[in-house]
Amino acid sequence: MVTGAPQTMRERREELTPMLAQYVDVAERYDDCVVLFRVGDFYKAFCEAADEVARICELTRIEREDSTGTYTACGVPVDNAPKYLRRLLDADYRVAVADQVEDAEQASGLVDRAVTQVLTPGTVVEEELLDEGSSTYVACVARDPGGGAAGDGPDEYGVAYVDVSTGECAVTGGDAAVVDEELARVAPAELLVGPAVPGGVADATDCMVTERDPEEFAPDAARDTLADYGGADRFAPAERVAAGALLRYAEYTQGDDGTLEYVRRVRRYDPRRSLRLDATALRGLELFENHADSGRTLFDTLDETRSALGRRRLRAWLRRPLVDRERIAARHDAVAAFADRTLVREDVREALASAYDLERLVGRISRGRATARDLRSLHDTLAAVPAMREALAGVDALGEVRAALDPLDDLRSLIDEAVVADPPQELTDGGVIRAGYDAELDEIRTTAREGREWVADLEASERERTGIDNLEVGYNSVHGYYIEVTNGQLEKVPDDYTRRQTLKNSERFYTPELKRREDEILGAEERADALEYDLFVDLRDAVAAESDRIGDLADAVARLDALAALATVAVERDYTRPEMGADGVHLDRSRHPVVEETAAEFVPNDAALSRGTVALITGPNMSGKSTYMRQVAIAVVLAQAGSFVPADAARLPVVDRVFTRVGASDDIAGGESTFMREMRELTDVLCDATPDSLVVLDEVGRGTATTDGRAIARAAVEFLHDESGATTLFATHYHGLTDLADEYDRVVNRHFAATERDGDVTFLHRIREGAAAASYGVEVAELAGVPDSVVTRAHDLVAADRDGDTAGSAPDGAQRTLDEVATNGHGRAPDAANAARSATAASDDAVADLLADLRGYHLAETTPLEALNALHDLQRRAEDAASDADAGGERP
Ligand SMILES: Nc1ncnc2c1ncn2[C@@H]1O[C@H](COP(=O)(O)OP(=O)(O)OP(=O)(O)O)[C@@H](O)[C@H]1O
Repeated sequence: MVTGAPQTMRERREELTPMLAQYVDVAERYDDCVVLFRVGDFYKAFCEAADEVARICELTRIEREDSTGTYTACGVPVDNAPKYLRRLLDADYRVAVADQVEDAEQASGLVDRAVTQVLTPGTVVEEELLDEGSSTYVACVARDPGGGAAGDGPDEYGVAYVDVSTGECAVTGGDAAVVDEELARVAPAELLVGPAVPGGVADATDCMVTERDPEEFAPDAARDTLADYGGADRFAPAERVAAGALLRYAEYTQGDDGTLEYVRRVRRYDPRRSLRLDATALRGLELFENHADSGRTLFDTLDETRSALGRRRLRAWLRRPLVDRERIAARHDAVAAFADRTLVREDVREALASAYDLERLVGRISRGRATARDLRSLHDTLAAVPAMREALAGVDALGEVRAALDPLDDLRSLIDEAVVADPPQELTDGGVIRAGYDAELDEIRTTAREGREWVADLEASERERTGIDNLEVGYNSVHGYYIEVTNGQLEKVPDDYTRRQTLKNSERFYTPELKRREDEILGAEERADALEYDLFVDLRDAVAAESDRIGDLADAVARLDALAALATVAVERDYTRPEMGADGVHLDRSRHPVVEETAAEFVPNDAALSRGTVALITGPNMSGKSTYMRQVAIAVVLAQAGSFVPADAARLPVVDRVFTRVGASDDIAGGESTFMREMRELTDVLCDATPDSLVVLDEVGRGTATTDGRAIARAAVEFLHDESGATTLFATHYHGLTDLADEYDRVVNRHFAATERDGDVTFLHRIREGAAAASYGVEVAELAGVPDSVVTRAHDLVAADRDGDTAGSAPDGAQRTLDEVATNGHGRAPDAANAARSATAASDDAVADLLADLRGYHLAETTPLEALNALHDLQRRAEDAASDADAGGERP
């Protein structure tokens, strides 16, 4: 077994050396972990675990032999541990780190060891293992313990998540769709799934799933756990179980005496109080991930923050845009205030650049892991706060955040008085606490200093007393202080000298007084180090007691940074403040914020969609349909997140949800066919969109046969118009759909045009009224380098297929225009080409008729004679069709 205690050792338990027995003890208690056991400068793994650690970390194994047998061992160097821990976590292992918890030199016999932390992908707290600009969450999904097995009620599930490094913890409840959405938004690194949660409910995430004992999901156990975190009464049953089991697990990852005191409270939230974005929307709009290899995301484009706090906050704002108009307006006011004041913005951003990650500092301080350097970082951050406040003075719209920027002067001066400006990394070697902070420490230090001064003077006084003019006083860590006399001078050595060490050319001595002074100095230094450590721990506890106030300050700094970043983007990239609460989406010269960064020349486009409009967007491949639809949806998301939008003017609604089915989600089909996936996403849209929603659909139905796809697309448009009432952008290559605009008053046609000359297509990327004339799919294939013969054949087939695609649906002439482009544009003789195409079309139709009739025969009810007649008839029609095609003739 790679995790837990090795079988061979368990079998020989009684015979093992005390140290290995201790290892087996630990490994049995943490049996779902790879145990790394501190021995000297290494964290060791043994037996099968050693093989695995060696493989993953690319370390060598050794055979370790003792009286009980030979065991494989592998050591992870303590100094470099984070690098190797990362590899183990990436391989989806949990790692229990058993450290020496007493000084090896002081230990009588076996050194005491305890698990000081359990590292898992979702609960790591080591700075080196965390991404500073994003949160690392472990989440938990649990089911209402009292709920029926079949139910999927509104409060059926609870979803909780915690960031163990900062103590941020929240819980919500809802149906399976809420679970999906929340998991997509939270994007946990690890997930606990409670009993009776059906497979598939937690599909929105592909993170590591951790099994826990079902008893930890029992209502009573959850209630007990939550008693330490502000109680359980506020929560629905499923929420309680999710939060309780989650915190229990988080406690477990803190090791043998782990606490999570700094999880100040479990926040309960309502997902409906933010703009709902499901996994498909987050992906489709490329908010945080981009499917192109080197692609930038929307978040990358907006991220002008200066601190890790601000970066995480901006991410959170984008993940959960607002729906409350007042709060949206307050953010816009604040962004506007910053945007209008260049100097204020620059001063604030400069001060923010020296802000350390307060949230994670508080976490470390509260967990008792903070070093003296951490406290100095806290001090330096607090010292930057007055500059932020000063810069914001008099700016009304930023008054609220300014008021929350409490510089915590008491804490800052406490730290400053206690800790030296540039403390060492280690806490146990002294040099941390400032002179003047503690009288006892000062006294001990004085004793040590006086002793050292006495020793420093000794050389001169002893030379004088003994007449040995090359006598030297020195110190080494093994023998302590000594007086060194060269061999030639030994006869002058006085009686009170005792020999300490003999060297080649000299002897070393000490005197009773030197020995006394040495004991005094060393004793004082040791006591000073111990006292410094105690003083530091007291100081750290005192700071930890203020973690609420530091947390509030962290919140204010995070907001400030996110607002300043949005303002910076707005100014530098010419975004405009949206007017909110409009009846529909109205954008003048809007741009796609990410594409405009990379496109050589981005063509801005307008959008004018009154509430409930379904805009059918047609146009050639590559003409900019997806980009346009995304940019409209992104403008809505940005505005509700509090940002300005990339447009010359914007009047936008406050929407409840943004639904997308755009482009690149096919590759994430995970076990389902692309078409099945597409239909599931369409189902979500059709079932859940409301008149307050914005829907963006790209080529619905393309994943199946044309006839079915076209029918599904048409039915979906009709449903969105009649039933959902959502404002919709619907891109399609089924030109026949565009006649819907004649039938339905809120369906409008828009198209992207292209110009075509001598076979070269130029995309204008400009949206226009009305429906498109052509798809230019074959021309795009040609541009992409598809071989000439295939392109020519494709042109022929397009033409042949014309009637099939448009029959009964498109009196719009779209395909006729395409025919013209296909033939005239390529300079072929129109008559011959048309004849060839219609011949193929004719024979195809005849064959289709033949097949239809063939399928229609009921053989069980047919006599042999009837069958023979039918066969004769079919054969005759087949011959007719063949001769028509050969002659390039007319359809019969
Ligand atoms: N307004 C614009 N200005 C400049 N370039 C643009 C604009 N819109 C799109 N583009 C560029 O054109 C390319 C094609 O855009 P997009 O994917 O939106 O086309 P599409 O019509 O959806 O194509 P398809 O129908 O093949 O999916 C993109 O790579 C993009 O960079």
